[in-house]
Amino acid sequence: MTTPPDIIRAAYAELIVTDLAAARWFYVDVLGLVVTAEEPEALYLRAFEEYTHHSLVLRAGPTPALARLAYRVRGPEQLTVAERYFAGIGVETRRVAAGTTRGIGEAVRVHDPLGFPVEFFYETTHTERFTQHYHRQPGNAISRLDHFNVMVPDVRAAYDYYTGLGFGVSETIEDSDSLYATWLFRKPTVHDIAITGGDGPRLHHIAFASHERHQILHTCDVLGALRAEHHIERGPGRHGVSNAFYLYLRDPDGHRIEIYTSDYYTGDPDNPTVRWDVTDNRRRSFWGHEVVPSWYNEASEVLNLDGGPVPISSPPVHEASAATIGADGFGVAGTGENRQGFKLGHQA
Ligand SMILES: O=S(=O)(O)c1ccc(O)c(O)c1
Ligand SMILES: [Fe+2]
Repeated sequence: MTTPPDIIRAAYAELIVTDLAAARWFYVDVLGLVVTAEEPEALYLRAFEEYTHHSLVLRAGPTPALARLAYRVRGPEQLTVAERYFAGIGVETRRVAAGTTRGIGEAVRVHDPLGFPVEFFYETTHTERFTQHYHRQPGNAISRLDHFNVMVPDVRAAYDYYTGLGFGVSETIEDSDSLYATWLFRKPTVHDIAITGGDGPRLHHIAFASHERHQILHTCDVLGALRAEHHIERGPGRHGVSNAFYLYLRDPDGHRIEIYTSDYYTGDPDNPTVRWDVTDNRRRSFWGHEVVPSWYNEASEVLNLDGGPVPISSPPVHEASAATIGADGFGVAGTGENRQGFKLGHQA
């Protein structure tokens, strides 16, 4: 196998939204993201600390979906490395010209082994960084894109694929015979990509980081004040995995967005992997809060490189896991005719 591309970090995502005006209200008016560029059918958004052209593209389309996850690589020479690597593992690989996505230079797009549309790029139009433009920043200011979370039927296969790309493993949820979830990084934080077990390939969420917990709490107050509290799905709370303070929102199309702060540094070569037992109820919510079932079973469909839908498959339901890990995504409480939906954190 050839050398993988030198990936720096998760850099942007492109989401298909069915109502661009409603999406603009959510991501710009409510969440405060900065509009770098606006077209009749697309919005290019960034967070306050970012100087690359965008970290989120919203594109009008008939069905909500993930059009692309994009990683930035360390230099233009990495595009050829990426091309060779992905052609070598036998997945569809395309080089696209600069400007195929506004603000992004020449890039390599692949339909990765997990079924996701992924782009690798280096060149990007620089924009003004608003880190200290406090006069522009709302009380719930978002600093930067932090990570992607994808839902796949085979967590171990995703683990092997991403470690093969040189990602470090910061945390896992496991027991003696299964890996239920894992968090992997290239930048020196807890993750650029997280893997959730379930029907997939689907996008579980895109996460942005804020500097302070109070900024996340302010988003909750803003949504309450706007009678838009139904956009809050899970949290605010403290994760066990990553130690981050979190809030999960659903945008007008149902795409899940996480706002996240206070994870930790992982940049030393001997950074130890934190392994959570799947029966530890603090793993997902450190305070033991129940995880709402929608968080485990709802996610966004993904598109292939031609914009068509990617078929979804389900993970095997291990009867043994059905008894112990219903709250972790693909088991269910009870077995056979006694299936009772997802076991929540407080259930034995
Ligand atoms: O809910 S988990 O503690 O597993 C978790 C940890 C970090 C994340 O970014 C996340 O989305 C979910
Ligand atoms: Fe997350």
